[in-house]
Formats: sequence, C-alpha cells, structure tokens
Amino acid sequence: MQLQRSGVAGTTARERGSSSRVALRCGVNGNAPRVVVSAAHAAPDNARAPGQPGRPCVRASATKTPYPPPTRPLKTDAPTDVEYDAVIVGAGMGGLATAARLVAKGAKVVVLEKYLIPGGSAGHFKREGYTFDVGSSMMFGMGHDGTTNLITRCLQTVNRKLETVPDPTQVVYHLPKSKQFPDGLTVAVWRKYEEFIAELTARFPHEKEGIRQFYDTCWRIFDSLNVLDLKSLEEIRYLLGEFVKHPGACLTLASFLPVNTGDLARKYMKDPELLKFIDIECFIWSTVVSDMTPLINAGMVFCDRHFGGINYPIGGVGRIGEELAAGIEDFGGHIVYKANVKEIVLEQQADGSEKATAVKLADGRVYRGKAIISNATRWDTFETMIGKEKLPKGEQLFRKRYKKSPSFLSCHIGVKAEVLAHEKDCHHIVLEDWDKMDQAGGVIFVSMPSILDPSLAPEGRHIVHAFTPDWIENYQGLSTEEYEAKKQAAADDLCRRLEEVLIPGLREAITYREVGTPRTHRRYLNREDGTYGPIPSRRPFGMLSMPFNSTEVPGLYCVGDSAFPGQGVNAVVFSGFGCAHRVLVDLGMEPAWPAADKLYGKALAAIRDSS
Ligand SMILES: NC(=O)c1ccc[n+]([C@@H]2O[C@H](COP(=O)([O-])OP(=O)(O)OC[C@H]3O[C@@H](n4cnc5c(N)ncnc54)[C@H](O)[C@@H]3O)[C@@H](O)[C@H]2O)c1
Ligand SMILES: CC(C)=CCC/C(C)=C/C=C/C(C)=C/C=C/C(C)=C/C=C/C=C(C)/C=C/C=C(C)/C=C/C=C(\C)CCC=C(C)C
Repeated sequence: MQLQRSGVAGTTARERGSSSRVALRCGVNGNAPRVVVSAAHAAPDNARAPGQPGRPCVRASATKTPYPPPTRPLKTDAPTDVEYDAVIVGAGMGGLATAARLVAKGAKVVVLEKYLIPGGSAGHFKREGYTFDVGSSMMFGMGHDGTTNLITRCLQTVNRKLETVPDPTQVVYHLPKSKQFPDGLTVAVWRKYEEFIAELTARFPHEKEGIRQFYDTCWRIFDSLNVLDLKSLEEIRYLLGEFVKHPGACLTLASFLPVNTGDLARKYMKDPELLKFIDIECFIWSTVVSDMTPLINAGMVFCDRHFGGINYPIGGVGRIGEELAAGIEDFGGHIVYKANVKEIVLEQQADGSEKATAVKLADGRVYRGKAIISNATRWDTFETMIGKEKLPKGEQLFRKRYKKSPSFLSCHIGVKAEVLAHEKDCHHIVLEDWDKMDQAGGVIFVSMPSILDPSLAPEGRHIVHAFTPDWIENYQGLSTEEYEAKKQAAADDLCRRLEEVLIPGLREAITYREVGTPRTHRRYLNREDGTYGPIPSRRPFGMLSMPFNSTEVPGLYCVGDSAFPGQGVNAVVFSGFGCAHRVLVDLGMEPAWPAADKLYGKALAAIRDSS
C-alpha cells in the first residue's frame, strides 16, 4: 500500500521533515555552516525515539545482539547423486536471494560457495573483538513499507527478520573548497526528505526550484516502483498483470527506462557546482557520474534513504547473509562452503545446441541441475567457468558496452572511542579535488557502523572503515615485501587525509588496522580484478542496455551485479527476485504463457542489441 502524501509533493507522511524547524549550525570541523533541524539535532542521542525528527535513539537498544550468530556448523557437503531444480554458484546476496525465493516455492536447491561465509561482499569478519563489514555498511531496502524493501522481504520469504537501527543521515559530504564555497561544501543527506532539501537549498538558494523538481521527479519513479510486486521483467504474463494492476506506475517507469540521471539534472539545474554535487550523489554508489547512471536506479537510491529504507542490521551487515542462509536450510535447501566451482558443464542436446546441465568443483565433485545460476561476475562466469572460445554474441556485446569498475583499497580500523566522541553520522564522503573524483584514491568513503551499533566494537572502541577506489594493476608484479609496503603506504596516506578533513587525532587513536587491496577482493570474493561490478564504457541507454537473468546459454542464468539493475545489495536482491521468478516459470513451477514469452524475450533482446 502506498503511504499517504501530506501536502509536500514527493514525500511520504512518515519520513517527511518540517522545514519550519530548520536552523543553521557549524559543519564538522567548523566547515561551511550546515543546516539541521534545530533543537532536536543538538539534543543527546537518547532524547528521541527512532523515526522521530533528528537523530535516532540507538545506543541504549543497540548494546546487545538480539539474534546470536547461527551456531550450526557450516556444511561442506550435499548429495551429488540427485538432480537439483537449481544449482547456484556463489552465496553472495544475489545467490542467496534467488535461493530463498526458490526454496520457498518448494524447489530443490543447492548453493555452492567457494569461501567460508555467506553474503559475499556483504559478509562480515571478526578480529580482536571487532566485527568488520567486508563492504560498505550502508544498507538500502531494509525498511518496513512498500515493495522496494527487498532485503526485509527476502528475509521474510524464509521466515527470518533482523533488528535494525535507522541511520540518521544517509551520508555527510565533505566536498572541495571553491570560490563559491571557500571553506568547502558540506552537505548532510538527512533521513527526512524536507530537511535534506532545505540543507541543499541553503547551499544553492538560486537553484531552489530546480532542486525540488529534480528530486521530486525521483520520487515519481520511486513511488511507481514501490507499488509493484517486483519480479522478473522478462516474463510477459507477470509484466502485463502489473500493467493492468498499476498502469500509471508501469507507464511512468517505462518512460524513464532509457533515461540517465544527468539528463534530468541538467533539465532542472544550471549551477556547475550543483551539477557536480549530483555527480557525486551518483558516484558514491554507481562509481560513475550522473550521465552514466540510469535514472531509475537513482530514483531508488535518492528516495529509499528518505522513505525509511536505510537501516543498519544489529550485529553487522553479515547478519543478513547468515539469517538468509539459515532460513534457506530450514526450507530444505543446501549451502555448501569451500565449494570452488571450476566449470559450468555444457551438454549437447538432440538439436545440436548446448545446454548448461551441471557444475564441476575443483575437487572433482559434480552437481547436476535443471537450472544453473551464477552469482559470479559475467567475466568469471563466461570466461573462466565456460571458456572464452564459447563467448555468446550477447556477451561480446556486453563486453563492448560495460567494463570492470575499479576495486577498492580498504582500511578496517579499530580506534579509541574518544576520537569519535562527537561523531553522530555513520557515513561520510571526503573529496578534496573535483578533478580527482573518478580517479583511484580520489573519493574516500568512510563508515563508522559502531556509532549505530556499539556491539560491533569492544568497550571503549569504535570502528572506522575507510575505502577508496583503486585498480588491481597498482598491486601486481610486486614481491611480497613490496606489496606489503605499498598497501601500508596507501593506507597511511588515507589515514593522513582523513585526519586532516574528518577525524582529528585519528592516527594516534588507532588500535587495530587491517588493509585490503583489489588483490584481496579478488582472492576472497572471486571477482575478476576484484571489480565492484560492471560500469558502462559509454553513455548507456538508461537501464535498457543491462542484461536480465536468462542468458544465451540454455539452462544458464546470471544473478548479482552483472545482471539488471546492477550494483548494490538491494539491487542484487532484486535481481535474485527476478532470477528465481524466471527460473520457476521455466521449470513449470509458476504459471506462464510460453509462446508469448518467447516472442517477448526476442523483442527484449532486439531492444538491448540495438540500444
Ligand atoms: N552497502 C552496500 O550497498 C553494499 C555492501 C556490500 C556489497 N554491496 C554490493 O553487492 C554487490 C555484489 O553482490 P553479488 O551478490 O552480485 O556478488 P558477491 O561478489 O557479493 O558474491 C558472490 C559470491 O560468489 C562466490 N563465488 C564466486 N565465484 C565462485 C565460484 N567459482 N565458486 C563458488 N563460489 C563463487 C563468492 O565467493 C561470493 O561469495 C556489489 O555490486 C556491491 O554493490 C553493496
Ligand atoms: C518493457 C519493460 C522491460 C518494462 C516496462 C516498465 C516497467 C514495469 C519497468 C519496471 C522497472 C523496474 C521494476 C525496475 C527496478 C529497478 C530496481 C529495483 C532498481 C534498484 C536499484 C538499486 C540500486 C541501484 C542500489 C544501489 C546501492 C548501492 C550501490 C549502494 C552502495 C553504497 C555504497 C558503496 C556505500 C557508500 C558508502 C559511504 C558513503 C561511506
């Protein structure tokens, strides 16, 4: 059910802020003044309940971990003498979401994971009393209303739930000094839409109308998505059903499918610095600027944060994967760890075509399935597990249109709590020079999740997770000593910059530091070059260039950030919802119109090929 609007276009009643309460105060480190809700924001943490204006009351409720990590031992085996409905390669969030939706419909499923934990890049690891999130700690899709809260809904699919803490801000930007902003541009993206709009408008008063029109258009997209029963867009019976139930929403989305965010931004705004701000609003999650970012994705991100979707799971981001994995097993699914899939087996069919029918592990075990689903990147799936010589035409086209995004240099840091004594916001972005935005080491991403959930760090300590885009080439061809020295030097530099802009006294306060490079990401996540995912190599045709779940290899499906709609946990969970639906239809476990489906599939491929 859509929430009632109350007077302010494009906002929900629940998360809408009141601009009448807006006042000015100094930004972090005394930078440009920052507009915040007056008394409410200045009050101590526990002064308000979550969901009320200002910062949430998190500390008191967050000192315990309400759902203890699963105690059941990780399994390294599952029967090989059966044919599964689906064999899934990888227990990242894309693979787990697909498995959850499939087992809930009674499908026989095995998930094969190379590593030791579920969740992939959204997993977590423990060191010296700290629980560190592998990737970013900013979780969209964890709200309670609408249909886009896909993580919450995915957990519900297998009867699981997690206690969460609302993030008071999505992020605080600390952007370069300029003529217009001699002290730097500081903008906080408040949970309440009106508060964020007021803050941005205070920075760019001459763009008041444009700012409103731009973000309100994003709400049109979000509100349209948020009523649909989100499933596979490559299944015609379902899609027509949604058009009949929600014609306005579907037509709105169809009209925005080919549009990129930069197009909309320039339609409404002129100030070059504001347009750069929109670029970084996109860059921090898509790793490309607004011209390369599909508008529908921006609609999701720019509104879910105000709709109540960004919430931190108590106990760490990895709790999501742990609960999903436990739920999948409760429903009879198998998850096999230390299962390194080396080959997707193709078998010749009577008509001469080849079909994916099984996978082979490094240790020789073979798992057979009616559907083979890969949660690995498209590069790893087609070039490593099938073979470059068999690259289908559509995959060749994909490689022309998309390239690998950079990976990250990550510092997982434990600090003395005093150094963050006045910090209230979990996520920050630091950029000192606009020209360096899309360069390695340019943007620093910082999350301090123990501010939201103190159970993540030992008493008297906090976590600082700082990361910045980096390329694997920078760490190759080095001796062990050179590699170690290079990564420590890069981490030292990151900490020095953070100390200058965001956390005075940081280096003195460090009690633990672990550094990961693109090589680490490649090794532990099995992602070619440690990439964060595909990014367009030229201006995309909005969302229409991105492939859905089925592939040109019969029996083989892709899920995760190499499939529509791309990067992001909520995005890959959506791709899991779509993948499971497509597979259920193909296995005859969901009603379908096969003939119409075939024609529609061809039309979609033609649109993609020509876009
Ligand atoms: N805050 C955030 O928004 C956030 C945080 C973390 C991750 N992410 C997103 O998650 C996305 C990735 O999710 P995903 O599900 O697509 O992938 P993933 O990389 O997270 O998971 C893939 C899993 O497959 C496994 N795997 C790969 N090859 C294998 C093989 N040959 N055999 C067995 N297992 C294999 C890996 O070990 C990994 O666990 C990224 O795009 C990123 O945006 C976002
Ligand atoms: C014909 C056809 C096909 C159609 C028709 C029409 C229609 C109906 C349409 C529809 C559509 C749809 C449904 C779509 C959907 C979409 C979606 C769901 C999307 C989603 C998205 C999401 C996203 C993108 C997300 C993302 C996120 C991310 C990436 C995040 C990240 C983060 C980070 C990195 C962090 C940062 C940090 C700091 C700041 C520290």
